[in-house]
Amino acid sequence: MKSWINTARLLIGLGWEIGPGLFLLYTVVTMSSFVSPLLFALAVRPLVDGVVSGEHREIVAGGIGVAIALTLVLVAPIGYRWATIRMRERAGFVSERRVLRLAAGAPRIEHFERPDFLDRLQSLRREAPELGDSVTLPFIAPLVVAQLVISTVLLANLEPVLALLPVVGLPALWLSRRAEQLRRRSELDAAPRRRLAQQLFMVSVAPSSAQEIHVASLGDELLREHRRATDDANRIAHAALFRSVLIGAAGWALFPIAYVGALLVVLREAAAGRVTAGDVALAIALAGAVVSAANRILDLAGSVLRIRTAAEHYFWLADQAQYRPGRTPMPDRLTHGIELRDVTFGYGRDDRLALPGTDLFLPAGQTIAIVGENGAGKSTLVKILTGMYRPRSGAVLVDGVDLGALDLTQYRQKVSAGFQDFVRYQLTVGEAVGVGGLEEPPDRVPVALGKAGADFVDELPRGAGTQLGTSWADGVELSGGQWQKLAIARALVRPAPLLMILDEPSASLDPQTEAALFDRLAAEARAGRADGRITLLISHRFSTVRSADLIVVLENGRVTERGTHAELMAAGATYAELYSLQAAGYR
Ligand SMILES: Nc1ncnc2c1ncn2[C@@H]1O[C@H](COP(=O)(O)OP(=O)(O)OP(=O)(O)O)[C@@H](O)[C@H]1O
Repeated sequence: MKSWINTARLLIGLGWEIGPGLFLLYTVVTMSSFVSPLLFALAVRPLVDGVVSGEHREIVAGGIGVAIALTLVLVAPIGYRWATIRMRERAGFVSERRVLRLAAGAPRIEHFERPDFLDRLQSLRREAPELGDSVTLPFIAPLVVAQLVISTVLLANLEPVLALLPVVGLPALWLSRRAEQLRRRSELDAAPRRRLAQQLFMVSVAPSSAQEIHVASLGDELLREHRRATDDANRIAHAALFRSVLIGAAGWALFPIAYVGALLVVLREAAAGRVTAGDVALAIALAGAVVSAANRILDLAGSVLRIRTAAEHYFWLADQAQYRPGRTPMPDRLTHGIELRDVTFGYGRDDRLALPGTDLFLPAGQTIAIVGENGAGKSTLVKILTGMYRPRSGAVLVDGVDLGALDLTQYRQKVSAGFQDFVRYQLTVGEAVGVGGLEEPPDRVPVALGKAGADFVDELPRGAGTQLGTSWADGVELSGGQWQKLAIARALVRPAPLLMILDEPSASLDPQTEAALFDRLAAEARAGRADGRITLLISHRFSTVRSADLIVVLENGRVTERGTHAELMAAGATYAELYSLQAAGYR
């Protein structure tokens, strides 16, 4: 029962978000189209009896009722069509926004690693428009049931056996439920193939992959894979659809038989003189109303089951993405530092551990560099430090407080990060830099651009107001290094972060540009030292990391060396070996 109430609340909430006025209008026109058959049936009896007996008052009352019912029958569909079109337009956006909130609004991202989450997300994206279409369901469903009950009671009044008429709906209802279960199972079965097709599509149309695809002539192969995936998905869906239509149709076949039977019963009564002509008209109209209400209930039952499926996906996703925020406020400054204590972590249900019990202390006020081979666990460490993932065991302590107990939103506002896999926001330059600035003062964008060494912005047609991205008519495309400088500026725009993370942010920059950038970042780190700001740098370039206060070497997720450049060189272990190798490469 609770889940039905939650589903009704979800639908009404969606309707309200679409727009209260439109929602109310849509509800009224939909309801009026549903009540008109009953109204017609009730008005037709006095009209017919009045005509037979020549009673004017009955003719007028019945005539007015029939006129209203017919007006509703004629006018309601016009309003219904108009309101439906407007609703669909807006409902699409609103449902999409809800899905987006689930996908992007969650404070952690660990659920994105799980195929079951992605499959449900995909299914919900497909079902979301239907959610929007069904916002009136919580009002319509009880109305139709009431119509069925009233019509049945009136029919039973005329002839008790007619009360059995709605019973034909029961097997049909059961069959339609079976049909929906089939459809729903096929949705989830087809979801992985659909997901593959979508990924192939996204890769094929992304400008960033165009070069690789064309040079290697991968287009045909991708197309073939796409076709295979969509064919598979269609095969699964169509087989289920065919069976579910057959099952549904078997239920529908019962209705005409029942209707004809009801008419015969009434006509027999009329022939025996036990009912009036008005009663016959009423019975014919009521039987029509009962059959139409039962049909509609079947239809609605299908919709209700589909909506329940969509709502179930929605609530499941919301549950997965949910987290209980810690209550401890984030301190304004760090005095001790951030510590990873025996942290273990692996992705998804993977048994391999990217962090197999890692201990690491990042002292407050220092610049720390992490080096290590590909796959050593550096980026994973960053994801744990930013609270994107929870450790399987162990703890992250921020000035001694477990990160899980801290208010994660406040914590994130004190974290600033630049990544190797940065986002290329197709906004104006100023917007693309200011997007993470927490309503930064306007002068922070040019200052951040300056610190990131993004001098090229002055040369752009409209400076910081230039639109980025080739999908816009006046959009400008940047080089990989230029995009990266904007991403670095974005990391620098946030005022006074306590943890500044730079995860290979300069991979697309040449060594000189990178060295100049790190001189500026070091100055920035010194400026934040009084607040205990930690600057964490991940880089494969040893020339860059050597000036850090502390260098940490990570191997297979474990810290194997730590110290200053001089200390690690003197130790003559992995760091010294790799540094010497790289230095020799530059000579
Ligand atoms: N999203 C993911 N899903 C599953 N496994 C992952 C994921 N990301 C990383 N891994 C695995 O975790 C391990 C550590 O990867 P991580 O990206 O942290 O290494 P890294 O040191 O940052 O490497 P690189 O220098 O190449 O960026 C690797 O074995 C990798 O295969």
